[in-house]
Amino acid sequence: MSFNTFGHLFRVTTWGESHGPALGATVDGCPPGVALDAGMIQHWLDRRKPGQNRHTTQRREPDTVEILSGVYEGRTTGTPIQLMIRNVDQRSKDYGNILDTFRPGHADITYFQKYGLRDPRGGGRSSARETAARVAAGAIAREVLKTLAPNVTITGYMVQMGPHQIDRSRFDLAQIDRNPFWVPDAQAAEDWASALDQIRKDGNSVGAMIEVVAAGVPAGLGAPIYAKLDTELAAAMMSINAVKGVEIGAGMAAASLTGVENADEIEMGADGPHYRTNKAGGILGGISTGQDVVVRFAIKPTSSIHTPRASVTRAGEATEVVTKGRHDPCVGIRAVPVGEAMMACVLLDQLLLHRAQTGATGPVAEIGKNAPE
Ligand SMILES: C=C(O[C@@H]1CC(C(=O)O)=C[C@@H](OP(=O)(O)O)[C@H]1O)C(=O)O
Repeated sequence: MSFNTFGHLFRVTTWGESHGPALGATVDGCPPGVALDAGMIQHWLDRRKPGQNRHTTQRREPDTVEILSGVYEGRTTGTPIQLMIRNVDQRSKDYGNILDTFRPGHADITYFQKYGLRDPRGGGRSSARETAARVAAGAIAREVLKTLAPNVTITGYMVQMGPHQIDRSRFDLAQIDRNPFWVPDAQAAEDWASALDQIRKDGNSVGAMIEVVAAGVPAGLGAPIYAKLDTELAAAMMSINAVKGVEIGAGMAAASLTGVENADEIEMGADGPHYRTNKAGGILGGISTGQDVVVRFAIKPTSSIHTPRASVTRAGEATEVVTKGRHDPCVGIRAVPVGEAMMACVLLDQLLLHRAQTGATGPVAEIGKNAPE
């Protein structure tokens, strides 16, 4: 059990608090010889960083990453890679009024119950700011994946903000980089902008659903029963602060399908088996099928809101909490690059495990080619 570490062979430890001097990730087990520089990591951090438009927190953090170890002359050396991001725009006085009380819906109360003390500034370790470290680690995973599984592409987007869902008949991936919501539906982007403006003006917040799709994943990643690829992905996504639900493929909706509807029929294509549908989300028996791996996760509404909520003090007296400061009216928006990063870390870790166990980086038995009798 490691409290701040995830992964088996590609192991990521994140550290740091929202208002401390810095935060970062220690990446251990990264294969040697992979081209890496700070710019490659910065590219992904720039997609997550706060303050980029009116729909996110106005805290201004450049999220500039420094590589302190594990890279020599532009290549990974196989030793731990230490990544550091300095915090530069902390405003800890905003948190003066929650020193002695707890925001409803927030980790404030459980951190205090468990440890007897907490760093309340910016939520400390429970802050969404911790996700910067994950994105930095995910950027390294992506560079390694380019060398070991070059066909893998990972794409995340929002499919729901509060009650507003995208219209899949308008689904257009080209829209993702054209709106602040990473939403593949131009009409939804417009509608959501005004809805979120109203939520913010009301001193309120909303939740979100993010979908992350990994294409080009070879068949064979993952393992049965206790080491299912589904389990690993669910744990990775659930570990993101504010995530309250994860599903793979048809997910919760599978409960209402019949066996006929759920069976992803198989036919032979020129390059191997093709599936007519993807209810399985690219995973059967805990092992990737070669189809798109599809994960969705639900992010709760930001608990730091400007509307008074009933709470208690440490002494147990009734009080009311109004959160001050700069907050995301929908923290789910910035979770899109985070979900992508977690997908990259899990897929690389699973690829390394598959290689360690079987010696292969792809399927051992190829249907229609070398499948053993
Ligand atoms: C800074 C980031 O997000 C922060 C996440 C956060 C929270 O409570 O989760 C609260 C806010 O921090 P602060 O109160 O210090 O302004 C956000 O700005 C970030 O993600 O980089």
